[in-house]
Amino acid sequence: MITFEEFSLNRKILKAVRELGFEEPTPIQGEAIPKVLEGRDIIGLAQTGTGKTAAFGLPMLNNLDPDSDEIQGLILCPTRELAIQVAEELSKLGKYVKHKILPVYGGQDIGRQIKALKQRPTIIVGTPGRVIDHINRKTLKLENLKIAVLDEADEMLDMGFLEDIETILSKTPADKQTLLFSATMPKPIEKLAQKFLKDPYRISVVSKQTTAPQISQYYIELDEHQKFDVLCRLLDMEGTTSAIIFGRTKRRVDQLSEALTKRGYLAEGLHGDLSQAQRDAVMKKFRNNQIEILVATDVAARGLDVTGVTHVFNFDLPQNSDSYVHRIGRTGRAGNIGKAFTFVTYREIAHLHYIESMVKTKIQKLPIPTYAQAFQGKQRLAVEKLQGVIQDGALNEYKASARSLLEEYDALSLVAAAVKLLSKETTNEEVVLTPEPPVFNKKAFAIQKSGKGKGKGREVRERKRDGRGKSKGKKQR
Ligand SMILES: Nc1ncnc2c1ncn2[C@@H]1O[C@H](COP(=O)(O)OP(=O)(O)OP(=O)(O)O)[C@@H](O)[C@H]1O
Ligand SMILES: [Mg+2]
Repeated sequence: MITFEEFSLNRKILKAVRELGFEEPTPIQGEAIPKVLEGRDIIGLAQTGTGKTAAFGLPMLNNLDPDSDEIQGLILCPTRELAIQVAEELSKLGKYVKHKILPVYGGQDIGRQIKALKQRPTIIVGTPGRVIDHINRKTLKLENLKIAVLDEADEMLDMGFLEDIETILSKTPADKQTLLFSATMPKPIEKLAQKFLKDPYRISVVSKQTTAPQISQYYIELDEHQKFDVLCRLLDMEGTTSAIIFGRTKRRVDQLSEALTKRGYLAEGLHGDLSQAQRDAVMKKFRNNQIEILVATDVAARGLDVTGVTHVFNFDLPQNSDSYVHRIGRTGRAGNIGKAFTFVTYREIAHLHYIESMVKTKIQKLPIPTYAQAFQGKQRLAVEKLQGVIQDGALNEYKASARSLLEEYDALSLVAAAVKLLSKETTNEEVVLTPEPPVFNKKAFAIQKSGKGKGKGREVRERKRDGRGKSKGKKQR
């Protein structure tokens, strides 16, 4: 087993790593850190939640000069939330080194960013659009860049950021080091790599299955109009306190978060039409456990690392297998276990099996939970709560009340009342959800029928046909 101490990382960085409680490097860290420290270009592929951020972050913090007046490191991320998170993770890892790390993303006041850029940050974490904006304004100069990282490189391509990335990298020195990381590397990534990387060292610690192994995966076949009730039943049965629910469209996300709120769940939505202040507020509440459910479009599918997320629900089936891998990867992170439930309407079954074959993982079929099962599930959770309280003891102060209640009522009624009180209450408020059309994919259907369907190339072609994976027309989430 390797340890962090075996890498030639400086003391200050090792101290922060220890304080963060990282006991040993993850496999991608074990392979990537020495190579990045050596100065190699890297293509790093590893499952969701396995510490890719530190895999590039630690050697970057180590090799770049914190006393420089220039931007030395640039990390590009597909979404604003991810840029903020990566900047925070690097700040924690670099707590004892003096790097100035600045997130730069769209939706944030540009004047404030310009001011912050004047403070001479050494590492920038940004979304491509806003970085270009600053390059054009000449408020961000990359002439002395030493390391460029493309986090979630495939997603940035898929979102139509290829030209932006090309523009940005054309402003950087040719002899810089370039690192490319993701949990999925579809074919078009090769072209990008050939263009921008020099003799890259390839690391793939992904086993046969692309999904993280600690996630139990289930699917439920149902009618579109059954989805909401089934979701509520599952939430109750599972006693979910931190979950992400993915919906296909912004309208879906709005309606679903509103519907869940009406039924008594602490839920809020996240998508690209909200203001940045709203997006920040929602993420903050979710990270602080002030809301129990984050309802989101694919804007939250990539990279987001929120501790304690136990469940992911695909309320709508994802468009492709890579989206599936990343969405469910919001749980089961850093060695924790997680559960993922995917709703599939009858016309989408072929697509689900196609995804299953692409990710090389068995997704287990579950029957629709009945109302009675949900009711029992809620009660079971209430009973577990009661048992926990009894185990914790310290009940003496309550025993006088208990005695006087027992004089008036029988024990059975009293305990039943306690269970009822502790069972999650949900209302039956009327909710409105506009139905989404099924994901129908001719290619997936045809492949499924012919019994073929192995290999990633197929899906890539199919995505192009869908008009995705092109460089023009940025994806809206
Ligand atoms: N060596 C380690 N030991 C324990 N925890 C770690 C270690 N390295 C990273 N972590 C923690 O694991 C979590 C996941 O890390 P990270 O977000 O970098 O994963 P990722 O591989 O980038 O996932 P994704 O593909 O979803 O972006 C973070 O909370 C991080 O702090
Ligand atoms: Mg990541």
